[in-house]
Amino acid sequence: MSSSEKKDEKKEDPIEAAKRKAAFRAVEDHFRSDMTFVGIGSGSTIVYGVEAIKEHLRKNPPPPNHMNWFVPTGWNSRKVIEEAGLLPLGFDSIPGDSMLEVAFDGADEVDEELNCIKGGGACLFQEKLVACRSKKFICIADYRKNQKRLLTNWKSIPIEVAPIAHASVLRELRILGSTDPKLREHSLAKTGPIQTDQSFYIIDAPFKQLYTSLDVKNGKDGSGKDGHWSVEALAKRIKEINGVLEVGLFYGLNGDEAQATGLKGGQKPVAVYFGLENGDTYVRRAADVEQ
Ligand SMILES: O=C[C@H](O)[C@H](O)[C@H](O)COP(=O)(O)O
Repeated sequence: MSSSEKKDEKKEDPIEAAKRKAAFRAVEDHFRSDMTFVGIGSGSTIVYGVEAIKEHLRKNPPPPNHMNWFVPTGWNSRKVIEEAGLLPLGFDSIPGDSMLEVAFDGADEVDEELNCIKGGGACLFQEKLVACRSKKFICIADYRKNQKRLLTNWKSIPIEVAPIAHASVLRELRILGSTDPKLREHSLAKTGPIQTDQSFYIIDAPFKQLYTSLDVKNGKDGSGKDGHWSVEALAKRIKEINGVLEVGLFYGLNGDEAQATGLKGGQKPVAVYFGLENGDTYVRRAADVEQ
């Protein structure tokens, strides 16, 4: 089979087609050629986001002497930026108080309040840095990721931990009610724990389905008693464990809400673009979420 046939076969895959459709619509709605700093997430979906940005810049070149800088969320995302011929800028090189105008990224699962699980590809720490440094964080996903509550289809929370602390973090997670948390290991060629871009480890911690803040408002407990947690309560509790660098739950304020309260960025997306099985796109915006 020739490489172009292989490409065509990939295009026909409904999941890949859904990711691509969502990515192109998200970029059309939120990217402009005159933006200076743009965040680029990690994973298989964001590759289509970068393709869409490249296409947009081809059709709408930036103003004369204007540079578009793309801030990666790890090694892999930097490679995707470079391979597209775009200019990467390390997170620690963003000047002064400058904010990114927008950041695009994928997600492993999204609930009805736009809380997300991220880190399936081990990149959650830098992804959260970039999301919180962005005026708008936009998520792109396919229909499998769209769920009422987190931990429905995606079964565990990725947590980045210091290698020396991994055993004690595993113990604490069991105390919090995680059923069989595991250190993520290489699957085939190499044995041992995988290492993140920070040379840390990833623990995948399964919990019962997580309540949203609306569930809590409607009387669900969510404090972890009897093992039922809300997204916010569990994220905060895990972050308190010694040795945890970051937890792959993106929750709380989004960029618009954060700026309205005088803060700069938030970790929750302002909109999530889901590519659907029928070729359409469904957009869930923060403004549509029931309070
Ligand atoms: O660590 C990886 C990131 O959080 C990804 O954005 C997430 O896992 C979604 O990846 P994909 O687009 O491959 O489903």
